[in-house]
Amino acid sequence: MFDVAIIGAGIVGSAIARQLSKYDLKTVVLEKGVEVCQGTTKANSAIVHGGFDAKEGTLKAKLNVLGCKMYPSICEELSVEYKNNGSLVLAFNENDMEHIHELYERGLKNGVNEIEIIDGEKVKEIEPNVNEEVIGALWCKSSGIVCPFNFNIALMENAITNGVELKLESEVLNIKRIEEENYFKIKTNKENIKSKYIINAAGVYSDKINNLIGGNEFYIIPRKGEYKILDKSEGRKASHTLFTSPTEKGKGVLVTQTVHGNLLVGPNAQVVEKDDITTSKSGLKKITDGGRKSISNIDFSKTITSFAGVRATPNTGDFMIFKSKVAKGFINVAGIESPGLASAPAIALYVEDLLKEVMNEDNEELELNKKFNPIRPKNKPFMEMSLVDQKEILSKDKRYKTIICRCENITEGEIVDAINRPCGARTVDGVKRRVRPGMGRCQGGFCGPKVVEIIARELNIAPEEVLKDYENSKMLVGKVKEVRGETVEI
Ligand SMILES: Cc1cc2nc3c(=O)[nH]c(=O)nc-3n(C[C@H](O)[C@H](O)[C@H](O)COP(=O)(O)OP(=O)(O)OC[C@H]3O[C@@H](n4cnc5c(N)ncnc54)[C@H](O)[C@@H]3O)c2cc1C
Ligand SMILES: O=P(O)(O)OC[C@H](O)CO
Ligand code: FES
Repeated sequence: MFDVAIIGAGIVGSAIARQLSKYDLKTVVLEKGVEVCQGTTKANSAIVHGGFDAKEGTLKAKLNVLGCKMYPSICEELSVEYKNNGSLVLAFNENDMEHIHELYERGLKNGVNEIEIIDGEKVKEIEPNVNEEVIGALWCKSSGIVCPFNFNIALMENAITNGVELKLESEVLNIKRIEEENYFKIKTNKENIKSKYIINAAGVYSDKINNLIGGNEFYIIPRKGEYKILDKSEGRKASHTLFTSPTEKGKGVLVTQTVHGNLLVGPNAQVVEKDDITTSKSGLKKITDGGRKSISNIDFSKTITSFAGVRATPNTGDFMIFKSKVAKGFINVAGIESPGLASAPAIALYVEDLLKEVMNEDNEELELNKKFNPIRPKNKPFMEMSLVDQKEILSKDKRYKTIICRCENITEGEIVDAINRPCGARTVDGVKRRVRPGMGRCQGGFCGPKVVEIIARELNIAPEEVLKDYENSKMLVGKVKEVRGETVEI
C-alpha cells in the first residue's frame, strides 16, 4: 500500500513528488508516457513569469509570484539552467500604454515589486534590436527563463534519489475508493495499485481523472500554441523576454532567448483536441508576423524547427487545486495552464499543505525523511568544464573523448550518463532533452543514428526497439541490404 499516488510526471507531478520526498512517505508516481516530461511541460515558452499578469486574488497570481521567487534557489539545488533575464511588455500606441499601466498596478497588488514603466528610449537602450516604433514598456526585473525539460527531469531524479517510486508506461484507467478501509484502488494498464491518497496532476487529462471519482467541478479546454525555434545566431537579438500587450486569448506571441541561447518565437492560441500537437502553415505565419512586431529583423530562415504544446485551460479561469469533496483523500491539481511552469515549486508547497490537512482528518501527521538530500549533482556539459575537470573525467571514462553531436559538441560520455542516471533517458528525444544531441542545426541528421546505437547498447535492447519519443515511435523498421558483409539498417 502506498501513502500517496501522484498521477502525471510533468513539471507539476514531479515538483510535488520532490516536495513530498522530504517526508517519510511511500510515494509512487504513475506516468503513462515512456519518459517523464512528455506532456505540456515539454512544449511551452519556458518563462518564469514575474506574476503581474494573473488577476489579483487568484491562485495563479499567488502561486506565480511565490514560484518566481523560489526559482533561483531550487534551480541551484538541482543544477538546472535558469537565467534571470527580465521581461518587457512592449507598447506601440497609447492603448498599449494603458494596458501596461493596468499590468503595473496589478503587479503591485500581486506583490511583484521589481517592476517599472520605462519610455521608448530606455527600451531601445536595454534591448537594442527592438522594433524602433516602441514607445514604452513594462519592465519586470524578477522574471526569468529556465530549461523546462531539465527542470522536470531534475525534480523527478531528486525525488527518486530521496525514495519516490516512478512507474512509467503506467496509464491510470480507473479509480475506486474503498470507503470502509480508507484507501483507493487504482487500475493501470499494468497492475492494480493501492494508495491512501491520490494527487491528480494529469495535465490536459486532469478532468478525465477527476471524473473517474465522480467529480465534475471543472473541465479542460485544450488550447494549442505553436512555436518556431531559431538558431543561436538569432538568439543574440533579444536579451529580455519580449511580450506585446496581452489579449483575452493570452499573453500573445513573445520573443525570447532560451537558456541555451536560441531564439524562441510563439505561441498562438487555438482550441484543439487534447493530444493535438501538430503545427500548421497558417499558425506558423501568425508566429512569424507576431514575432516581427517585437523585433522586425528576425531572420526566420534560421528556423531550426517548429513545435506545439497544449494548454490545460480550465473552464473556471483559475488553477483548480483543491481537496475533492466527493472522494476523501483525493487532491486535484488541475487546470494548470500558464503560469504553471513558473508556479510549479509553489504549487508543490500548496499541495503539501492540502495533504497535511487530509492526513490530519485521518489523525495522521507527516514525519520528516531524515535522509532527504535536496542536492542533485551536476551533469555539466563536457565543453563547459574546466580543463582540469575535463582531464579528470577523461582519466576515468574515455567515452568523453568521442564527440557524437557535432552541432552541439556533445560527447558519448554525456549521453551514457543521461541514460544511466536515476530517471534516465529511454528515447532519442529523451536524450535530446537531457543533453541536447539533435537540438543543433542538422536536427540529429548526423548524430541521430549514433544516439540510437548508444541507447540500444546501454538499455540492452535491439536498435529496432529504440523509440523516438512516444510508444509506437520506432525509428528503425528492419534490415534492408548488406554492404560488404555488413547489414545496413533503416
Ligand atoms: C503554449 C504554451 C506556453 C506556455 N508557456 C508557459 C510559460 O512560459 N511559463 C509558464 O509558467 N507556463 C507556461 N505554460 C504552462 C505550462 O507549460 C504548464 O502549466 C505546465 O507544463 C503543466 O504541467 P503539468 O505537469 O500540469 O502537465 P503535463 O506536463 O502535461 O504533465 C501531465 C502528465 O500526466 C500524464 N498523464 C495524463 N493522463 C494520465 C493517466 N491517465 N495516467 C498516467 N499519466 C497520465 C501525461 O502523460 C503527462 O506526462 C505554457 C503552456 C503552453 C501550452
Ligand atoms: O499565451 P498564454 O497566456 O497561455 O501564456 C503562455 C506563456 O506563458 C507565454 O507565452
Ligand atoms: S550533429 Fe547533432 S544536431 Fe547536428
